[in-house]
Amino acid sequence: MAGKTSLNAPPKAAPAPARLPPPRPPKTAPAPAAPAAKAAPAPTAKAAPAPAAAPAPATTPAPAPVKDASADPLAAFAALSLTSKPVPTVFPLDALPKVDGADPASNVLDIFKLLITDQVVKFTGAAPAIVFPAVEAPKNSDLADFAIPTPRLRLKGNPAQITKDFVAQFVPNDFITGVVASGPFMNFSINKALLKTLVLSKIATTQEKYGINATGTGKKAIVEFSSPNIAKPFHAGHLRSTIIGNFVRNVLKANGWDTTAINYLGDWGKQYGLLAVGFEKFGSESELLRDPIRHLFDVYVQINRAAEEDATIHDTARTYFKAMEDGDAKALALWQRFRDLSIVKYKETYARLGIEFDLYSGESQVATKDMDEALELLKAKQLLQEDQGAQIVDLKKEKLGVVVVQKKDGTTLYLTRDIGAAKARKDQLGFDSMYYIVGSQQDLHFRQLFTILKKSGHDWADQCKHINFGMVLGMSTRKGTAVFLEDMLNQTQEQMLEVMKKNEAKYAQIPDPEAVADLVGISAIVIQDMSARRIKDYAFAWERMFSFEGDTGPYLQYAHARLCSIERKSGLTQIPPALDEIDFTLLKEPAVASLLCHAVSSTLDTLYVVNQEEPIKKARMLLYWSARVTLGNGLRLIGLRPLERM
Ligand SMILES: NC(=[NH2+])NCCC[C@H](N)C(=O)O
Repeated sequence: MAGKTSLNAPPKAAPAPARLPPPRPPKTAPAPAAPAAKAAPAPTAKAAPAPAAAPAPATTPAPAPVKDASADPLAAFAALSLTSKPVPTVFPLDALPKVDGADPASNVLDIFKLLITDQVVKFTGAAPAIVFPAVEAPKNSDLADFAIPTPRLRLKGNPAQITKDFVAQFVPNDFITGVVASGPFMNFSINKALLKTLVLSKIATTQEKYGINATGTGKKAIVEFSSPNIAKPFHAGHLRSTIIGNFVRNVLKANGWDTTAINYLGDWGKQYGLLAVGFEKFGSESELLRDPIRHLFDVYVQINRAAEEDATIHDTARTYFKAMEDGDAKALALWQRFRDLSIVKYKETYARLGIEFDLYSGESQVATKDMDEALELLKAKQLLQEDQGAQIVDLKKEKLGVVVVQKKDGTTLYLTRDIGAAKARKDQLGFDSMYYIVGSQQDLHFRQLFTILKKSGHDWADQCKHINFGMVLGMSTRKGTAVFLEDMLNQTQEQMLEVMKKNEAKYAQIPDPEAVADLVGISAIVIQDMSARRIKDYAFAWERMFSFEGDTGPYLQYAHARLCSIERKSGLTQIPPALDEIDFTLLKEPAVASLLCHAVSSTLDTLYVVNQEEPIKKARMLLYWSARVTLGNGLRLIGLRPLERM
């Protein structure tokens, strides 16, 4: 399977990392604080309306810049500066206001937002922490590039009037070219040509790190996901947990968090007593070694069937589980083998998805000591009550019912184990946030868990979050046999292969169609899942998710592969081309600005690289290479491996 795949782990390192040349003031140096220092605009042919970025006179406060809707800020800018090759200087980030959550060093847009914040803060006296989050990208980008709904600044006075007054004294700069008042909205326009240049330069210098930031540095998160049950089917809920959980972990990592991914297996409880009894009756050592997950499931099905006829089997199972809970070495040895062998197999399958856990934990791993301590704590807080020999906690006041935390035979429950596990994770691993990625069927369970933790006096209960999701409907395949993740992936791969074979000519060119089908098939599943609203149920649609049209996995992978092919055919020896060889003014077509995934194919059809003159070739190659890196980074964040050929 691995062999000839054209996996594209991190983007290929450029032969020579591009470096920004030293600042070249004043022509290109952004001078937001001193707008007058800017080069004078070259007169344009149709010079009627003043270009939005017209410099303010040096001394008198700037008049309200009149933003003429017909003035193309791009054209105005092209005539204004950056007319020759120079790459804009790195912006002096120190000059920007410091705001929590803003990371201008990683996010070019934050530079623009902070420059807006700066002026608004200076004029209104509102705190940067209030202003910055109020700078939003409006839904309709025709009206503004950024907007602030003035009421969000929580100022005394009439918002519309404040807006007007602000606009009247606003000073445009290289970045923020203008502002107009629209009722209580400040509508800002920004220098899009500069944005484009900065973004491309940023991508070229950060490559596979483009898009990440450091806002989570020094913080630690635990992400618990997938968490299937040994000897039971890996159902669609586990698949969603796996996909969403992996994404949550990746996003946290990309934001600088230190993460620990935990797979909390369902590997404890009376059913493992039943499984052990079943294995004595129906088990096969060789089958267990060959395919533990499947064999244990078969045994489990058989013993459940047998127990329907013979109820004493349940008593035997209960006794067996009690022996496990009491630490009986013999009872535990068998269970330990089931667990170990299953984990080996799980790891193989997760590897196919490109997922690795830092920790295989599970209900079995929760120490008796931790649960006892948790019960003691509840008792000390007078939250524990006895009910027919069982220990219960009354959560009726919280509208969460009454929950059993210890059965009358002294054994624990799912909830008890979660209470003990949470405390142990806090003590042993530590975290600032802990995420449980589990379907919304368990909403009540997690509310009960967090409430009990809180009532026990753990202030960190608020750091625990349940990320829930809806169900996947109708995931059964044509064969209807997908019980395990492995089956699901195999059948997806098979069907993807069939889709690919329909295009014979292309199929013949793919070096390792099976590996490609596996990766594209997985992309199809993951993207379908990601396109659905998280808390909503969605229907699994084989046909649609394999389509090469619309926002599907195959479509995204195809876009990536096409961009890779441009690089191969470009004839350029250095990719990305060195930044100081790029003439950014050559990237002026509207298609450049719209180059996001949707537009990849249409842009590729209009802006060629092959057979172009060298400067155009280089500028466009930088553009396409940047699109490829960005798309690849995005796919990796989602948990996919971008393909170079398909
Ligand atoms: N800490 C937790 N309870 N995590 C969720 C575990 C999910 C459980 N194994 C199930 O399949 O339903």
